[in-house]
This record gives sequence, C-alpha cells and structure tokens, in this order.
Amino acid sequence: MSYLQESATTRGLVTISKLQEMRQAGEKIAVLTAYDASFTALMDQAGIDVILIGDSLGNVVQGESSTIPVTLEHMVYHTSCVAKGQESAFLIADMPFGSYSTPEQAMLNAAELMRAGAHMVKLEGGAWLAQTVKFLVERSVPVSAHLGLLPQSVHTIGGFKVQGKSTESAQMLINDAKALQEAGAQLLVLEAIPSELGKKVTDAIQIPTIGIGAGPDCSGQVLVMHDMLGAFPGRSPKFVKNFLSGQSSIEAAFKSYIQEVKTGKFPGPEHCFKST
Ligand SMILES: Nc1nc(=O)c2c([nH]1)NC[C@@H]1CN(c3ccc(C(=O)N[C@@H](CCC(=O)O)C(=O)O)cc3)CN21
Ligand SMILES: CC(C)C(=O)C(=O)O
Ligand SMILES: [Mg+2]
Repeated sequence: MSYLQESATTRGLVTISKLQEMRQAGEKIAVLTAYDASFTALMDQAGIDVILIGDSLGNVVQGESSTIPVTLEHMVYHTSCVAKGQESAFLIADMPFGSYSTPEQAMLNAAELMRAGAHMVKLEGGAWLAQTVKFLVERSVPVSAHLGLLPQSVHTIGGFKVQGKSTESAQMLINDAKALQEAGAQLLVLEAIPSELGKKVTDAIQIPTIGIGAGPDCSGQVLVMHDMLGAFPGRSPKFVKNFLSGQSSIEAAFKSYIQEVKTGKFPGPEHCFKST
C-alpha cells in the first residue's frame, strides 16, 4: 500500500524505528511544524510523518522577530495542544533558548516537554552539546540535533545567514554531526546549508537527516506551516514554497506538500543554497 492509499486510522503510530527504516529504504520523511490541535489533526490525517512543535512559534504565533523570547512554558503549552490533535505522527518539541545550558537543566526541562506529549526533543548546537545529548538519552529522552543555521544563535551569528559555505566550516559541521550521533542523537535537522553539504552530512551518518534549505539529498524535509500556507506576512526565506496556491483547501495543501517531499519534487533548485 502506498502512503497515499493508507488512511490515517490504519497507518499506525510513526516511531523513531519507522523513521530509521524509512531512511534505509530511501522513503523521504515529510515534516511540518504545528502549534495547535486543529492544524495538527489536519496534517496528521493528510499523512504527515513527523510534526515539530517549533520554537518558530515565537515568529509565527507570538509576532516576535526571533525565537529568543520563547519560554519553556510556551513550548509546554503548545506541545500539549498539538498532542491533543495527534493520531499517528511522531511529535518533536523544540527546547527553547537557555533551557539546556547544563545536562541537569536540560533533563528537567525535557521531562516537562515529554509529559506534555512530545516523543523527542530538539536542541540547537554542535559537539559542545554531546554530553547533554548523552545525558538525556541515558535517561530515556530521545533527542534530535539541529545544525547549520541555528536561529537561537542569531545574535552571536549577526543575522540569519547560510552556514557551512567554507571548506573549514563544512568540515566542522560534518564532525559535529558525527559527534552528536555518537552521543545518541537519533535524528538531525539541517538548516540553511549548501545542498552539497546536506548530502555529505547525510552520507557521513546513519541517522535520518531532515533538511530546511539543506538540499534534496536529506532523508526528509521540514517547513514552517505558516510559510508553506503563505500565512506568514513578510519576506520568506529562499527555501519556502507556497503549497496552498493552486489548491482548494488546507488539507489539499498538506497532501501536496507530503507528495512533493515523497517524490523528491520538493525542494527544487530554486529552494536550495549553493556553496559559492
Ligand atoms: N516563519 C518562519 N520560518 C522559518 O523557517 C523560521 C522561522 N520563522 N523562525 C525561526 C527560524 C528562522 N529561520 C530563518 C530566517 C531567515 C532566513 C533567511 O533570511 N535566509 C536568507 C539567507 C540569507 C543568506 O543568504 O545568508 C534567505 O534568503 O533565505 C533563514 C531562516 C528559519 N526559521
Ligand atoms: C525551522 C524548524 C527546523 C524549527 O526549528 C522551528 O520551526 O522552530
Ligand atoms: Mg526551532
């Protein structure tokens, strides 16, 4: 049965082992963000594999200009809303800025997100986070890493800029990915890096990679829901595509996104970054 013929009620729970199997089988993983129960139910029934409760809610829900002001309390609240709408999809919750500065602090905060209904938590950062990842995984909290453009680091970077363009920074990113996998991370989000590097990182590790502006060779793709529905005012990053235009409903837009990710139609070259 293809993913399109399967109904949400018969497809069963998406688990981390299912995502690992999909990577091995070459079936692309379709991911969207959600922040409430209603949109969660619609995208889950459309067949989305993974839903990310992103700290991008700072931008798209709260009207902030970065994710920095988002608190653990906000993330817990939206995670519990999403958990109410979930049927089959695997749920990942972002740990917000400043909530994982030490392994112990990370564990207490991750536990709150897991109690709210998350199946995995996501942290932004490189090899310096390996100890924290190991600490969480040992205590039964599944972890997704996040490399490339790290929005929580916007003020140390000095803006939202494509990462890994130089040979040195590309090699560092590959080393970070290996270190985080070694520490026990079971998924890796890659944001705003050249497509060539997205492929190199994916080839260098065994866990699934989920790209946003990281090229077509990642194991899966993620977009912010408001962006892919054309519901976010202002200028969109290059990797955004509007999936509602040409469709007659939000459900149809979700299905179109899932189909384009599964068939490899999205992302096209116009949504990707080059090395030079
Ligand atoms: N609505 C929304 N969509 C997102 O994808 C998103 C958020 N919010 N908030 C958190 C982070 C911030 N993100 C961003 C924000 C801006 C760019 C951006 O302006 N990128 C430029 C590239 C700049 C360069 O060339 O160096 C672009 O043209 O895409 C990228 C990712 C991704 N995340
Ligand atoms: C853009 C994705 C990867 C994210 O971290 C978010 O939505 O917060
Ligand atoms: Mg985030």
